[in-house]
Amino acid sequence: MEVIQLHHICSLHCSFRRHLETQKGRRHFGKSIISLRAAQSTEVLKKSQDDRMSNKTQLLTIIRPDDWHLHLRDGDVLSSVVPHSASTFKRAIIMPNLKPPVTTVTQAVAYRERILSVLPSNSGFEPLMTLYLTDSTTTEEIKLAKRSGVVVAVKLYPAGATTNSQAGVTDLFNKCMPVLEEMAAQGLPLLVHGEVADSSVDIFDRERVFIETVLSPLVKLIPQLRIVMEHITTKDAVEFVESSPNGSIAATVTPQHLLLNRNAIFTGGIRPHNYCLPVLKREKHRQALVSAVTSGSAKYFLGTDSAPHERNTKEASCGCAGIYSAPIALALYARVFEQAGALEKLEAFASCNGPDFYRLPRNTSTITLEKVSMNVPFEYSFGFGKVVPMCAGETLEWSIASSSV
Ligand SMILES: NC(=O)N[C@@H](CC(=O)O)C(=O)O
Ligand SMILES: [Zn+2]
Ligand SMILES: [Zn+2]
Repeated sequence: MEVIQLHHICSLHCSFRRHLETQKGRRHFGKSIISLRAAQSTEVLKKSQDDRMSNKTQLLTIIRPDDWHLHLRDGDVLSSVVPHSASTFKRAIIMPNLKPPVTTVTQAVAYRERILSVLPSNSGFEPLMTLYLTDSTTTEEIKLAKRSGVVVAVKLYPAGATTNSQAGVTDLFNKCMPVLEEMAAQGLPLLVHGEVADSSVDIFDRERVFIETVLSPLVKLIPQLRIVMEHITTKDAVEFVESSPNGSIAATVTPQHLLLNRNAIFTGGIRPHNYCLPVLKREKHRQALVSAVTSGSAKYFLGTDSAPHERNTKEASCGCAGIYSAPIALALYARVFEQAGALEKLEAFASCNGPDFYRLPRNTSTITLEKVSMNVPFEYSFGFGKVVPMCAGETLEWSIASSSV
């Protein structure tokens, strides 16, 4: 059996130890082995069967990844979706855009307890909580957040920009500066949904305009504030991140923005399950994102933005924004890195850059992917309704073989 191990030796220099184990012994693997391109699904199925019979399935072992941008919702939805994230990820940054939003430490602590109460037994999954920034968040709440040890970041939703953002910030520079200064002082990062909510700005330009009118001035006013640009979608965002000092601005990138361009919303008809915010962009932007995450830069890390919406609320005259990817996300990221011939960079993106930016330890457990095809269900039937995942009905090249807690 061929095994590709991509363990980081957790040193300052983050050096890789890469081995290919075969039944005959160890040898270094060549690029040809890890850059095999995805074949058509039937071929993949046949290939994986053949490989299994000849005992040559590729295995890829990495440090257990974390999801640095996740929506778990609450109530019935929570208990349905938590196992999907917990089976792949060790930790996740839990988004606070509930109804009502998680605006206080007390609410965040209670929400964390509800998440823990629905974890599968023997799960080592750790929810990392966030506060939802509003015009009336106080500096006292920020101090409490830091002291709690439960809240690790504060999330900015410009009011009206996305799902459940109605209670978000209406005027960052006039309403939130003392709070942002306190966050910088306390070392609490600001996570941003980086789009202006101004309906007069073209929807495809809202990220770029947010960078120009909000982010650029903000980093000049409070350079010590660490910021994560969540779910970046454009070359403009990559250029902004690249131009920032290391450790100050980072970005999460979703599987959909790495694999799909805006044509995917309109292939043969309207595709509501490919609709999320920020909306998918042109191919040149997708390519810039792939180059950024596979470059080896420590500024980018995994954040699925997995966002469950019940099927009927997406297949509607005014469908919700959000794509559900939790159960297949790691396989999708593996596809991105493999197609770019950069599988050896997946581990840093999925498992190292995030904790390093958040100043948290890297995980000590591992997960093993195998090059065995996986059929994505057409939908998940949960107690509260059906959810259609990203790539529903498609076949992916990688699946999860095993993980350690
Ligand atoms: N990404 C989305 O399209 N939707 C997210 C909200 C968000 O992350 O903007 C959701 O909560 O459904
Ligand atoms: Zn968002
Ligand atoms: Zn989100």
